[in-house]
Amino acid sequence: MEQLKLEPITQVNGTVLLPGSKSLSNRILLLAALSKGTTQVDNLLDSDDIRYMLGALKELGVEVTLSEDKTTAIVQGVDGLFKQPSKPLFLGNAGTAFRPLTAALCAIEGNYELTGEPRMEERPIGHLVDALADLNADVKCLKNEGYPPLNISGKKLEGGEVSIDGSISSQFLTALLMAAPLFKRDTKITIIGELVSKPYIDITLDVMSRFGICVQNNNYESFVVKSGQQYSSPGRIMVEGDASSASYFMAAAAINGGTIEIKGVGRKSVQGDIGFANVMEQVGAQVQWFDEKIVVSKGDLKGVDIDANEIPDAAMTLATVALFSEGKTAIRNIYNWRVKETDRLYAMATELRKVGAEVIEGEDFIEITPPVRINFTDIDTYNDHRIAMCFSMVAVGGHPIIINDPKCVDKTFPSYFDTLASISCA
Ligand SMILES: O=C(O)C1=C[C@@H](OP(=O)(O)O)[C@@H](O)[C@H](O)C1
Ligand SMILES: C=C(OP(=O)(O)O)C(=O)O
Repeated sequence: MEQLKLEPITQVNGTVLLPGSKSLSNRILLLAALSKGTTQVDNLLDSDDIRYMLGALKELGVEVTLSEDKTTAIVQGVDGLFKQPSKPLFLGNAGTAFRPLTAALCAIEGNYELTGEPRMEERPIGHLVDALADLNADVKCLKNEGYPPLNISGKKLEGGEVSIDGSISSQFLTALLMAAPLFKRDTKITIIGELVSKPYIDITLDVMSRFGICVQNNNYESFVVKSGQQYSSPGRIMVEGDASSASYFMAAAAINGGTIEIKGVGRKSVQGDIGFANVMEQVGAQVQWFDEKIVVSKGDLKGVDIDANEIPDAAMTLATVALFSEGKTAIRNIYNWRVKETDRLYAMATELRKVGAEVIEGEDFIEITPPVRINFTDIDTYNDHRIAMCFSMVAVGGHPIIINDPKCVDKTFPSYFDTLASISCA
């Protein structure tokens, strides 16, 4: 197994240009493909999750031309008509590819098989499959009920009234919303249970509106998509920087700046994870907000107690900021950490204990008390990019650490360790 030893970092300083957002990149690629017309996508993320979406679209007959550095894409929209693929669509462990494609393909003539990595087969999709079945879609779980892989016989769907459980993943609602303009009639989607990860729905609605679709949002309790609307290309669209990726640099600056200027997201961002900057302020960092950048400097850090339901990805970064904060840090209302790239509550608790922290792992929360002395150890990353990036904070805090399987960062941020090195003083 490959390992990366990170040496203690004395201080972080400088400027980071963020790669494009994963959530925006995959939504935009799918909607550009479904649209009438050609779309130029700028600042596309080049990472595993996006490659899986691009690979699937290619197999579905969508022509996409990428620039040499793969950050500009020209997508020829097929106006809702895909080609019959010759093989299963392999979508890795990319939730933002798997869930939206599932719903869209149910509504487009053809026979499709959607597969993924072993972990994808453990990540639930039953709430989405149930809602699609209620809409009369023909979708079957091929191994275990409620889990990928799936077989779909796509056909024109009527639409109408449907309910969906929103308590495990917002990606199911995102998938239904993005498919709804393909249905024949008006569609009303009612949410059952507490909707998690709400700000991701704002991203979905924002991107849909850029592609000409208006959705009525009734206080996140129900959504109406009127028929007669068609996806149409905005011509050119820019992917803003990834706010979840920004969290590592905000945290690094908070722990051991200097000052870091993070370019690509700011107060105008559509991504909820930008809220991590508020959390860093609460922890004690100094934060300056601009429209399209954030500047963060070191402060005296103290533990906080937060409800992180709206920022599940960025909140992981707080778990390692906790190592350098005075007192206890509590991160609550994060049950769905358990169904992501790995069981993140278990993984975080286990690895934080290895560096010496005292940890309470609850069903849907984690409490972290920092150690007096940080242990030198290796960190297992569970094929989870965010565990690898989060634990680089140990080096930022001035302690050596070994990251096992560092290439797992390729899921969303292949150049992460180089970018960190570029702002680090040894
Ligand atoms: O819609 C999206 O782009 C995402 C939604 C979130 O998932 P859940 O809604 O499953 O929490 C987030 O964790 C994931 O990384 C991206
Ligand atoms: C949960 C994540 O990914 P996915 O889009 O596969 O759900 C993530 O990137 O943290």
